[in-house]
Amino acid sequence: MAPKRKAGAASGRPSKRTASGISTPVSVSEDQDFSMGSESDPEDHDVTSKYDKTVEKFSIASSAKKQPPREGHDAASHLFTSLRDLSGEELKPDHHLRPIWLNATSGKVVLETFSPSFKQAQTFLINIAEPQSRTTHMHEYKINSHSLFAAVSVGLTEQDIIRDLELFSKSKLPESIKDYIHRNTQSFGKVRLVLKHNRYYIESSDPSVLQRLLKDPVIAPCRVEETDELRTDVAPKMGQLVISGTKEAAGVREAQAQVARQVKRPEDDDESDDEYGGRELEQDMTDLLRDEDDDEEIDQVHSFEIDGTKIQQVQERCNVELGLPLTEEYDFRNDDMNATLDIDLRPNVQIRYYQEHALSKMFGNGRARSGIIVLPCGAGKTLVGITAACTVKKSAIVLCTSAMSVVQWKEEFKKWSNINPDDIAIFTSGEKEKLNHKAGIIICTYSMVTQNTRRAHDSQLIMDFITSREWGLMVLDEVHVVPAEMFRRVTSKIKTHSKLGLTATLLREDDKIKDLNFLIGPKLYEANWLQLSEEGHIARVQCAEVWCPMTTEFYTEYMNAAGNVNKQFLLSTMNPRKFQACQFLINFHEKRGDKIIVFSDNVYALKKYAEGMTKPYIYGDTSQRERELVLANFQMNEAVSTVFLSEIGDTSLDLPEATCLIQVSSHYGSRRQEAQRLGRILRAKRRNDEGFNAFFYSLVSKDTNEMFYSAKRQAFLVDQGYAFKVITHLNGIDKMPNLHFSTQQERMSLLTDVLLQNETAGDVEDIKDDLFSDRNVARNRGRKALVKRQAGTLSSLAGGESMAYMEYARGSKTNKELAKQRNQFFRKEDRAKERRKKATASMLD
Ligand SMILES: Nc1ncnc2c1ncn2[C@@H]1O[C@H](COP(=O)(O)OP(=O)(O)OP(=O)(O)O)[C@@H](O)[C@H]1O
Repeated sequence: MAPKRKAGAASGRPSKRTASGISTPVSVSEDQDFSMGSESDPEDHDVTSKYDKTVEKFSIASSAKKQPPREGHDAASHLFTSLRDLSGEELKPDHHLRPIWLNATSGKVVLETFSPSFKQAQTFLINIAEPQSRTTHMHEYKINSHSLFAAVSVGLTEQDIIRDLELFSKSKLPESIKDYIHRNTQSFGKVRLVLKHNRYYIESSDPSVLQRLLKDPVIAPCRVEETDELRTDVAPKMGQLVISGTKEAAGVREAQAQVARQVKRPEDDDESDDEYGGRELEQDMTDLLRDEDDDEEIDQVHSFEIDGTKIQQVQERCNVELGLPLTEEYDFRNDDMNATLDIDLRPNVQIRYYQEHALSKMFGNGRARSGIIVLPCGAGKTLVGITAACTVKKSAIVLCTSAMSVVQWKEEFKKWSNINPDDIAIFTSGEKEKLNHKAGIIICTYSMVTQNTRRAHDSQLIMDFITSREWGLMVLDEVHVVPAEMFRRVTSKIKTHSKLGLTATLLREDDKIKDLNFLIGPKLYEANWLQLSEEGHIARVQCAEVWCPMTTEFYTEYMNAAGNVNKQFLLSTMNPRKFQACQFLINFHEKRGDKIIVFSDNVYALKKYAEGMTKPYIYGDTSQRERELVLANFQMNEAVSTVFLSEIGDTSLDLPEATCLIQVSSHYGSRRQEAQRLGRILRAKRRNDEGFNAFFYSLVSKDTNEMFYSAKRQAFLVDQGYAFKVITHLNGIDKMPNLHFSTQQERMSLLTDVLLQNETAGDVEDIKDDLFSDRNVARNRGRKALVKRQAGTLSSLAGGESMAYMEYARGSKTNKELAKQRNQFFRKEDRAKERRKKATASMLD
């Protein structure tokens, strides 16, 4: 079995992943190179070390028993003693039927995927715990206060959670876990943030909670009313589980049938009469699958009004500091104030079961809950957003990261729904459309609505329209890349009843992701990548890390450059053996009929590789026309099977022809970049061909820092169940004709060229990982940098977008001046570009 890789264990000892996804230590001699990455890593998922680390952070109860490793045993086996589970509790007699191991100290839950009740347990766990790792045989989840908040916000009660955990757990649920669940659920769902008649209210059925809030020094000044009295209204009755936008769609029936087919009762082969006997288990499983239709009717609700401009202060105070999260639910079916939008899914639309499932988390009680839905790249987040709009049937605002994305959303709305095209407007720097009817959909870029500077007249009119009215739904696309500060501006300016965040990787290296919890809402659903690929919704991918030994001369220089990160980076990227591996793999996959994308973050390397192999390449400076030409050829010309891309191609590139990725240089340890790059081949057109596999290779120079970063980068994908095969030798490479750098002279000449490069040649391309294409963004973000480069989406490479690469100079005052400066810059570059263009065009002929 190929080893699954990740950074070294926090203990400082190297580790490797087994098929079960549990890390076990390996000896240094067995896996020597892993020791490079063995420094303490906060993201490490090594089971044993993480238990130790989380003891202080996550103390369900200090009384929880913790088993010390037994002498003479490895670090993990004591966790799996025959009669006890991770919590130290005795196993139930029918534990083999129950799929969950629980650790009472850390909140970690290990789920066996081979258990007969795996599917039911997975459905339950996704609601109450954060998935940490989902490999073939074992899943790891973690119960924490956020996940319990999400559970309560999708309608589960403390009793539901405890009962079902008890049901699936191999041992009796420790009291400490019950206490923890009790403590963390009792305050959830107690207070709600409600928008009524364009004004915000804090609402609760328990007036004492509101009185407590009104004594809080942060919240009290946010109240707008003079009187001390609370408002009291009759509480609305909660509805049934219905996704009205989908109820007519054939896909819903299919999805329900599919879910029903998947749900199998655990084998009733254990007739024991104890309290967890087989029959009772079956009964409990049946209960588990019940509709959430037993919501209690609430007689009265109490509320007080708060200042709309201080919403975030109140949210942050309640969610983060008071542990009393504000839930946001929109009773859209009883909203008579806002006009109804005539929109439904087209009758032939088939919603996939996981899309349906995700939406049921949002609309499970007949209201629209705000929160985030996480689906892998290419799994169909757009349709989820559209179905949400069809369900709410009120005006909706969709926020995207680029102008091209805005256009794509508009097209998708027209494709999947029956909306009158006049009821969709787009608002970007290039297009400013108005809504003509009372209700409609407006799609815009984040940058357009968050711009702080003076706007053009037409733009200001639209902005006034957006901010002066109530919206039923706000869809926030790609929530993981948008800075939290931008969300703050969006959510404070636009009054919306519900928010839906969409993303593929709820990952940020800057640790800002937790802000999304109160700015948007809890994570409502996260799909299982491996499961979707097994089902053919996204492509199956073989991932491999190819270890390329450094040539002696390159390694000597690498060691001499200790402390000079850029130089070392360039030497390891330009390692001739890596170049050869890349050449070999391209040759191999082109012969198989694959279409290949080669990624290099470093522009010097990108050009050297691509020009050396006479392949087309695109990076930030490539002109729009040239991009179009290269991509069109890649898609349609059989003679062009490989394209080299810089970091600019990481996201939103929609090239379903691509079936193979090769990564020669990348952005240090970014897990998100790795996942996004993988996303480029997940939507491969050929994914449902029999036996089809896409390929993802990371070329790594052996015994260099690249090995450490590579392991870190893979952590997210390993946690999604992807196995990275390590290839130490490419069979047949030695016999390959025309292999570059096969003579000492060629290698020395390359080395001389690399050493002659100045420091900055070792930089990764300076393109920020946001995708904003409106020029306003640069100004919005301040002018700290003298020159700021900014990427457009790769979809912009396809030609629809006016901007993909811009430069802004500090101190420039007007757009005109900016344009002039850009023009001057580009004029200087023109001649050089013209030469490049001719070379590429002649190559493509
Ligand atoms: N239920 C469905 N039935 C048929 N096709 C679907 C369905 N859902 C999504 N698709 C198709 O899957 C493809 C990917 O969808 P979409 O672009 O929404 O993915 P995504 O999750 O937004 O991906 P990315 O994160 O890469 O942008 C599209 O071609 C879309 O039409």
